[in-house]
Amino acid sequence: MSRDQSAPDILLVEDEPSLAHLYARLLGAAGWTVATATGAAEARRLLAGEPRAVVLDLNLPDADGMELLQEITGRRPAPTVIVVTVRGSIRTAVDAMRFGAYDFLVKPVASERLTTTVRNALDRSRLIRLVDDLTDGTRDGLGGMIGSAPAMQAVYRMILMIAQSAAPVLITGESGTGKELCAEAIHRFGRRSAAPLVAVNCGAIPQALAESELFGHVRGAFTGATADRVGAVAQAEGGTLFLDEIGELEPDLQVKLLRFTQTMTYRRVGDDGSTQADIRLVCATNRRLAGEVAAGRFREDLFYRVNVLAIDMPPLRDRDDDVVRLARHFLDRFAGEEGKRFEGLTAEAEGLLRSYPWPGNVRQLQNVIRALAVLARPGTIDGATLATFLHAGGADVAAAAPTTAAPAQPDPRLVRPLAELENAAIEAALAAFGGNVTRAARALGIGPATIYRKRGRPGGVDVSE
Ligand SMILES: Nc1ncnc2c1ncn2[C@@H]1O[C@H](COP(=O)(O)OP(=O)(O)OP(=O)(O)O)[C@@H](O)[C@H]1O
Repeated sequence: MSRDQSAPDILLVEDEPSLAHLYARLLGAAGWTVATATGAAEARRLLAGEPRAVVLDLNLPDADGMELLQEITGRRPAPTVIVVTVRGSIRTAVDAMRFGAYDFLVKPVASERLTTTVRNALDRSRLIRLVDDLTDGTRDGLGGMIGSAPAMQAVYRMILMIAQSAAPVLITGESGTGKELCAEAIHRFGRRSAAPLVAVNCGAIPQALAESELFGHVRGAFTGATADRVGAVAQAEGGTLFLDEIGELEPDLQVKLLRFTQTMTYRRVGDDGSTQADIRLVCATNRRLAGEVAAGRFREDLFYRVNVLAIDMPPLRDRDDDVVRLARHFLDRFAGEEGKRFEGLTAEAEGLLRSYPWPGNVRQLQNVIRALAVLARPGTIDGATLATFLHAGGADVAAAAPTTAAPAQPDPRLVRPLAELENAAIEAALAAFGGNVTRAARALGIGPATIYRKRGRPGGVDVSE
């Protein structure tokens, strides 16, 4: 779509004439053309000129700023909107982001912050046009992600749209849906891709060490701190900090993270001074974080801080034929690693892949195909063979298995001790449910206590995390 060459780059909507004049002068000095409106009526008229970005003060004399925002973000093509709010109205800013605003500025606006934010917004509007041209709904992957289902096209579009923004992202989705891959793609397609992406699994670090893991410590800060330690925030400087399983953070660390997101400064453990950080925050959770807030386990203010831009990874069972595409991909890869050759999957096996609910999503599929590549006889994978491996992975496939499947040919070389199969089943179930013993036990049809008991057995599964 060609834009009118005389169209302004930026529409500035600001009811205070002196401020409007000041902002317009700053933006003009940075090389952009600016149209100025002091109210909603004038803004609506000037929008016809198709500006690429709008700087919108939400406090307008003649209209509700939030309504005008929705009108603007509903336009096609939609300009990128930056809202201006007053200090202390962070909630309004968050609402504005939900209605499609790209970023927000808090009054009084520093000149450098204004020009940087507008530059980012214009970059984004250029990118959106590029993405609209590129994503015609037929991408078969993005970054490390494979899949072309409509649910994944929406994910790819979202990643490309938000990659250029500086705002925090919350990636939600069941365990194994690819949240970490999504974070990698956001980093890779963003402006920080030359700097590091540092991932921290908040559920896996012992709480006593969590603060030091994130923010670092100075020598002598606590017993055992024999040297300075660089934390994840410092390692990610200029790049992206990915906090996985953010819902697992203990309350006192939630407070520290909140402070960090508010000021972008942090204090190393044992250090008196604070350090300024320049990172983009991307968080992920497989819990319903809003539910955790309601239950009082996750701070509401932190929730709003991290949940500015949101991407929901669809479960594998909602991705149409991607399950077959992914299975073929994993089979090629793991067969190659094993030096084996498989002819592919029968129609029956593909049918089973489609009908199985995949509670552990792509990770579970990957584990099943890896086991299959290691243990199954080379040739074509039929439904019965696949069903055997789904079963060994701790899943009940009785309901999903095609009734026409022929019984598997028993192969003496594949017979393994029962205890070993049991361990493998428990391990696979724990992996599929992100270490959640209760859910793993339910899927296995046993009580959680049984999983804990097996732990004591020599060679048993370790569920001590
Ligand atoms: N679309 C995909 N294409 C290829 N591989 C994928 C895809 N999605 C996930 N995977 C693979 O599946 C595994 C699990 O993905 P990932 O760790 O990103 O999931 P997750 O949602 O972060 O899981 P958890 O919630 O348990 O942390 C990884 O090995 C990843 O490479």
